[in-house]
Amino acid sequence: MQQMTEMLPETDVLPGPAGDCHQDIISLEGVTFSYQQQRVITGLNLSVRERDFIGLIGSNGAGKTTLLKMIVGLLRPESGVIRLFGEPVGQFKAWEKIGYVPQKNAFNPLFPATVREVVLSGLYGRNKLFRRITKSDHLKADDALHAMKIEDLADKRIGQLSGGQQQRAFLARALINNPSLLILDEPTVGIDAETQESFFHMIKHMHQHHNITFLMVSHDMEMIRTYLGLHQAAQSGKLKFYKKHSHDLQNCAQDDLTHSLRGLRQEMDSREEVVQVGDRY
Ligand SMILES: Nc1ncnc2c1ncn2[C@@H]1O[C@H](COP(=O)(O)OP(=O)(O)OP(=O)(O)O)[C@@H](O)[C@H]1O
Repeated sequence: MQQMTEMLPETDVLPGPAGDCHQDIISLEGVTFSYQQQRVITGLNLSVRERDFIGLIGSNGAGKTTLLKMIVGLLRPESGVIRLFGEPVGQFKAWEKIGYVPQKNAFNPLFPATVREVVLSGLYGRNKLFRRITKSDHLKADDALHAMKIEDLADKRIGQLSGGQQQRAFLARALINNPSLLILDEPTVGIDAETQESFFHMIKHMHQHHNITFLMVSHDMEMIRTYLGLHQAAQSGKLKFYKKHSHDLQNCAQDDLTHSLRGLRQEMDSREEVVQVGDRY
């Protein structure tokens, strides 16, 4: 495969198209971060617009997870500003707008949570750990489970699922709040090639047909470039950014287009290609 560094422009900014009416979902201005004496990210500028799909690639230790942790407010930059949906991350409260799928975790088969409980936990948010689960919560979980075609696994222990099924459960958990932004941290590590392809097919569909912005860390350059069709790369230090805007939904006049879990569920149901992909799990 061609060396990616040869292709990357000397910039660390990902501007939106001229005249783009879509809002900034994530913006970083001059963000620098160090662990003790080790500088990991230096003066990073980044603009992720509504309906962008950003692929983030970098060698081990490049700072990918550190960047995601800063974006979701778990780490504070040494300098610079991070905004989510236009608000400084320290003041941001609408966390339900953001779905997060972590790196694959190997669950002990005896881990006590069921798939439904894992999916419902996506509703709890940062300050609502002990909220009562209502009937409407269960309906949202039903929609998320159905959209990911794992409703038949709802009562199984998460640790007893295959890697691909677990990833679907985590995607359902991330989707239960109807997020505007999905952040995926190497979502297919340790998953076989066929299941990876199904997973990417599903998120590609979600990006093309629904108003969801993606930021995804991946090691899979082939998937990023050929399959997802990301391009217009930029680079900052060892971090490399690939990008695509969702053209299906580019017309701003269509901004009221269905953006709901139920809409996604219906759309998934009506598309044979996606049904076939689901059947492969
Ligand atoms: N909590 C920590 N304390 C000190 N150094 C850390 C800490 N977490 C990460 N680092 C260091 O910061 C650098 C970036 O780490 P990070 O986890 O962000 O990289 P990454 O690009 O996600 O790597 P990988 O592909 O291996 O997951 C590495 O050199 C790592 O050793």
